[in-house]
Amino acid sequence: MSDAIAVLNAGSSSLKFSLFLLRGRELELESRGQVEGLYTNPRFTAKDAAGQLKEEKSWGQGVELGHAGAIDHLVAFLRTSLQGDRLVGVGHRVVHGGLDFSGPVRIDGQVLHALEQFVPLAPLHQPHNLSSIRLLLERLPQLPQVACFDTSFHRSNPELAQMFALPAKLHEAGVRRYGFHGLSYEYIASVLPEVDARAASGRTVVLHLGNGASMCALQGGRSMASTMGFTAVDGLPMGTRCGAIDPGVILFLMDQRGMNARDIETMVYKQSGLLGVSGISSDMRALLASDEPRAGTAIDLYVYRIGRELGSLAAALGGLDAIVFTAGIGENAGAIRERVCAAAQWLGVELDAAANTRSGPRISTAGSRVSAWVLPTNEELMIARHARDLIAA
Ligand SMILES: Nc1ncnc2c1ncn2[C@@H]1O[C@H](COP(=O)(O)OP(=O)(O)O)[C@@H](O)[C@H]1O
Ligand SMILES: CC(=O)OP(=O)(O)O
Ligand SMILES: [Mg+2]
Repeated sequence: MSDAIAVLNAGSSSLKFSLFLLRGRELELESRGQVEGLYTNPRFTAKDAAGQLKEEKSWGQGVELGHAGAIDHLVAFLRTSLQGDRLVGVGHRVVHGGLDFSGPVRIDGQVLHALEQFVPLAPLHQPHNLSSIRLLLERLPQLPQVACFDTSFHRSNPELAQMFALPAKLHEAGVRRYGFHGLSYEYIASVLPEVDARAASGRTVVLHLGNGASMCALQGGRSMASTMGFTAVDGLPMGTRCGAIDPGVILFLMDQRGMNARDIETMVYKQSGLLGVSGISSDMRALLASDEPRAGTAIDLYVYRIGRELGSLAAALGGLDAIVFTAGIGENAGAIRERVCAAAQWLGVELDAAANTRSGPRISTAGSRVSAWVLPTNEELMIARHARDLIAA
């Protein structure tokens, strides 16, 4: 019988999990997996530490299983997986931690209440992050739970990188650029020293391209700037989110189209991005497989905007030593990486096409001034490390 830590990571299109056994301070992976395509084509897969498939299930194209259906399935799976092991804690990804949560915390009723105020700032994530916490608090009140935030890693951003040019009082009130995907960037920063010492100590832009997508400028492994802002709708176009738009568009929609805040929220979070532009799908796999011109336009815009943001983040760093691709699209879509690297040639990125086809890890040529990498992210391991440390304390 071993002590175990479970990790839940609710993304916008997926619910990921990992189960670790504690061997002293070491975290030994027992199983990991996800229910992906929650609102498009739900599919559950669980693998053991060696990557062997343990269990899978598909619900079918067009089925909306949603986060609630996924959590029920996962709780049942974890219960059988645990068998004789003792669950000593659960770590959760919580997308928004606002100004106050600059690091992981043990969750109690008060913390949960404080985190509820951020639900309107992360409507695709925060409600789902908190509902699994609430469920466990009700069913297993003695079980330690730890919240780890997407925003915390970016609290190191210089003041200017956090500011909007709005009246100063709003900044003091917390209306500022927070940035997200911080657990993913923190994980990548933690492995960079073993992969590329120059990238680890120098200027690296990490491209987290999943259903949600953002980019982060790292200087010596610390976050200096990112593309997301006050909310996770800012920055790059994503599966269903529009990314950065002129705030004048919002005023136009309210004044001239009679839309209210909820209508606009639905539009910018759920009907835009790859889905909105293509009219076909939010899933990059479907767009890459399609020969519809609108699928091509959505991909063109996606790549164009990544290229522009890369220039912007390189400017924030005063130069560029490395780029790293990660998350669902970044790890799996070689065609997108190829196009992004072509757009980044002027910055000194020279792609090794064969290495890119093999998914790296290094995908730049030996002579490339800027190195390019594909590194699988592991938000769950990052969360497990934080949860272990807080539970031990
Ligand atoms: N083989 C692949 N080729 C292209 N895109 C892929 C592939 N596998 C996954 N993806 C993309 O990755 C996205 C999911 O990324 P992920 O990081 O798991 O999302 P999230 O955590 O935001 O829910 C999917 O929407 C899909 O478009
Ligand atoms: C913050 C965010 O967009 O997360 P995800 O990519 O997991 O949806
Ligand atoms: Mg994600």
